[in-house]
Amino acid sequence: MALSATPKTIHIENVNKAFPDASGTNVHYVLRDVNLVVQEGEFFVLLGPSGCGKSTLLNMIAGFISKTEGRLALGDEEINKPGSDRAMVFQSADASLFPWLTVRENVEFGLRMKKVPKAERNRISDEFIRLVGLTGHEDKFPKALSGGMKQRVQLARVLANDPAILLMDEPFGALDAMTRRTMQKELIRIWQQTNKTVVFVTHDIQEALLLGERIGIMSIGPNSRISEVYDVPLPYPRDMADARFLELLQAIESHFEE
Ligand SMILES: Nc1ncnc2c1ncn2[C@@H]1O[C@H](COP(=O)(O)OP(=O)(O)OP(=O)(O)O)[C@@H](O)[C@H]1O
Repeated sequence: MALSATPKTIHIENVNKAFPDASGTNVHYVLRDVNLVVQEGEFFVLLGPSGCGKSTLLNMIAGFISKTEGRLALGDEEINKPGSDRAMVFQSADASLFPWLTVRENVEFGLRMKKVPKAERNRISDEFIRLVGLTGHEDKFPKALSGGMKQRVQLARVLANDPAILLMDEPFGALDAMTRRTMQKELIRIWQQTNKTVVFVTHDIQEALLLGERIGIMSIGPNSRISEVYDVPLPYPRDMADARFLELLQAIESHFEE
């Protein structure tokens, strides 16, 4: 991976995030002194225990919520609002898909908003429906799809809008174990074919090791930060029985032992 900064390199420098406490009179710092650079095209995993602030950090990169202090930028551009260069993939496909639209209509939704002509919309939706393995299901409604298929639709819809950066918030967290494994493999294939930057949030160490080129370990909150970044120099698809995989698993597990 080239380490030169590009207009889509994500820069997070000394970023803090505080929320008001329940009384509303004080603030508590969820994130404190977070530093990270994610290169264009990289698959980066943010791994941490529940409540440490992973989603908060992802939402700040998305521009959905503001930082309290620090610098957050894409290349030279400060991040202070959402942009078409970033797209979020959520855990709940049900919450993100329109139940009254078919698979194709869901995938084409953003393109329709941008007034892309119908023939071009169809060409793009064909391409991404094929990429996520849903050819033949174009005219189905979300209620007729399994959880894994709905996540594929969500992914196809996001990819159809061609963002440079995919922000994925535990996207497979609600799937059964077998579907989850399939989706992990599929995501790697799709990432390799599209060259997107992926920032993927999980609290599952194995998932982090199956997916990430690098894994950022977030410390337990409050005042959570990225306490260590691991390189995972293993080829895809990753083999969970590989001695180097197990070595990294143990090393990362040690961060979360009491
Ligand atoms: N709008 C908000 N107002 C006040 N506190 C908030 C707000 N959003 C998040 N928090 C708090 O920030 C902390 C981090 O939440 P966040 O959802 O980012 O964690 P997470 O690591 O993604 O957790 P999980 O893995 O359980 O989804 C939590 O203590 C949460 O209660």
